[in-house]
Amino acid sequence: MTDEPQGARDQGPDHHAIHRRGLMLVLSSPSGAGKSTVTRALLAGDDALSLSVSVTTRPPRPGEVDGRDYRFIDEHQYRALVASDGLLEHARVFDNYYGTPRGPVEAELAAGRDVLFDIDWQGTQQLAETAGSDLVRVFILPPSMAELERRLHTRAQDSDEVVRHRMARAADEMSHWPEYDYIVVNRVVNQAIADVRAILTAERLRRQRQLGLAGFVNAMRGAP
Ligand SMILES: Nc1ncnc2c1ncn2[C@@H]1O[C@H](COP(=O)(O)OP(=O)(O)OP(=O)(O)O)[C@@H](O)[C@H]1O
Ligand SMILES: Nc1nc2c(ncn2[C@@H]2O[C@H](COP(=O)(O)O)[C@@H](O)[C@H]2O)c(=O)[nH]1
Repeated sequence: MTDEPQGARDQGPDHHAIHRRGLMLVLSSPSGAGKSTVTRALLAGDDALSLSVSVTTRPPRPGEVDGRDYRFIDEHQYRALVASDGLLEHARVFDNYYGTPRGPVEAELAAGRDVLFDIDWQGTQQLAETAGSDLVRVFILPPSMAELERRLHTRAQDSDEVVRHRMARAADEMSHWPEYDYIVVNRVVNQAIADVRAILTAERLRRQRQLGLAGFVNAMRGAP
């Protein structure tokens, strides 16, 4: 046992430095508010951020690619993953099952890389039980319910029945916003992207500063 702060010690020339464990950035919203749009923009300009690719039993939408957007699996495979503790969190959302594969996320975080999750409030609650201060939760709200419905229709990837079902669930999902650390209203998409990017930058700096301080304290203790 040591009393060192979390993180691996650098064995190089500056051996008092402590590497930061990656943070977990969660984006949640009612369906159609813009999580995937914001996610794509954040990932495009940020090499230190990677996406947690979920598994789902939902059939692929036109244009979705297995392994990039989701890993598309059947219910039997999903149950096997749950039984083997292969998922960090999992939930039933809109009549389908979704989950976050454990292995890739743990590897990325241990390497000091940040991981982005596009998951619902149920999954976020489960991550919060174990992630502690690694977790940063952002809830994205649409400017209005009418605009949310318009976006679901103009995305043109779900049937009218699916859109109706998702709209019927939207108010209940939005009632979970107080469980999040930040709220972003996605009115103008570039502004929403800039807002989430600013949150990520601030949270990274905060962690870096804490570790800089911890490294400094180690050095002052006179470690050789
Ligand atoms: N600020 C915005 N203004 C207008 N349209 C937008 C805006 N943000 C996103 N959209 C559009 O709204 C639709 C839904 O966005 P997106 O697919 O990103 O939502 P989502 O929250 O990821 O949905 P789901 O939870 O169903 O995956 C898309 O067609 C997207 O281009
Ligand atoms: N708890 C989890 N929720 C997830 C996961 N992956 C996606 N989702 C959420 O499901 C809905 C619907 O997504 P869609 O792609 O079918 O439109 C949306 O709220 C996602 O955020 C997951 O691994 N766990």
